Amino acid sequence: MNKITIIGGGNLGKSIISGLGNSDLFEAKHITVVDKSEHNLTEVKEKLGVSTSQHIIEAISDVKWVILCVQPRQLDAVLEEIKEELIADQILISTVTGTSIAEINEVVPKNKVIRVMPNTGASKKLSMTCISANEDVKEELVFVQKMFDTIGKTLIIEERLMQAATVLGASGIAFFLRFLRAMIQGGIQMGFHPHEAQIIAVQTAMGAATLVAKNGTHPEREIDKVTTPQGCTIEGLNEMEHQGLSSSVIKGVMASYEKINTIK
Ligand SMILES: NC(=O)C1=CN([C@@H]2O[C@H](COP(=O)(O)OP(=O)(O)OC[C@H]3O[C@@H](n4cnc5c(N)ncnc54)[C@H](O)[C@@H]3O)[C@@H](O)[C@H]2O)C=CC1
Ligand SMILES: O=C(O)[C@@H]1CCC=N1
Repeated sequence: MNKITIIGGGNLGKSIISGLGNSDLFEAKHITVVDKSEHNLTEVKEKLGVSTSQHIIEAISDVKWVILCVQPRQLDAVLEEIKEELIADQILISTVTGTSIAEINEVVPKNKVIRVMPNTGASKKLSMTCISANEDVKEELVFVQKMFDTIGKTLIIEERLMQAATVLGASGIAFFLRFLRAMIQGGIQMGFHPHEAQIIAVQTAMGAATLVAKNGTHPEREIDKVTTPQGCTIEGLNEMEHQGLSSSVIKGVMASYEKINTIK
């Protein structure tokens, strides 16, 4: 019987739980969410049918897997609270941005730690989850990958790339959504009602991503199929580039990357 406890039922915690709660690996009743916020606990209990607790020690006592899903500045307090209670074969799965496996192992040296970087797409089983672990964590890594495979796509990466994975895959949700919002705003200016503009822009974004995902092509190849010579698409694309679209996206990604290296 697989049992898992998630410490932190906030934005990401809820997304992971709603994906995992419907998977074959865990029954909802064997997932426990710990949070300081009663509001969060009531929400996950009512919506997702998982067990909840405000007491970390009690909640981790008989589980093999513990997901750490708190903000970086909240992690030290959580590790301090659990370090004497953890037994050696309990596995920590950390989603915490900017904190390395070695830093966690400094506080809890007996426990294996696997770092994961999912995104909020997890709630719709569309997460992109990058995973890394030390060389000696093989069997557990297989299970954790299987766990996150149930809520989207996974990729095992070197830990040195975890910050980049966070920017591209986790913050990336926000970056794509800001572009989507701009498309919707453009649609409204051309005359659509906001809800119509949203339907069109969202479906078009899904079409664009799916073309690249299913065809395995480079985006520019799919762009070529849309751009009629002297047509309206190339006019729009070139104006976006004159205004710095690619440059501003790359600069934004790099600003995010610079920031992430200062977090903690
Ligand atoms: N939100 C996102 O899209 C992503 C977040 N992350 C990372 O995941 C972690 C969690 O992020 P969010 O869910 O966005 O944060 P959040 O602030 O929404 O959730 C954190 C939760 O932890 C709870 N908490 C804090 N200290 C606690 C304690 N001592 N005991 C019990 N509960 C406690 C808080 O009440 C809160 O509900 C962060 O490290 C973040 O950087 C990673 C990828 C994506
Ligand atoms: O904004 C943040 O710092 C976290 C990491 C990725 C998503 N949220």
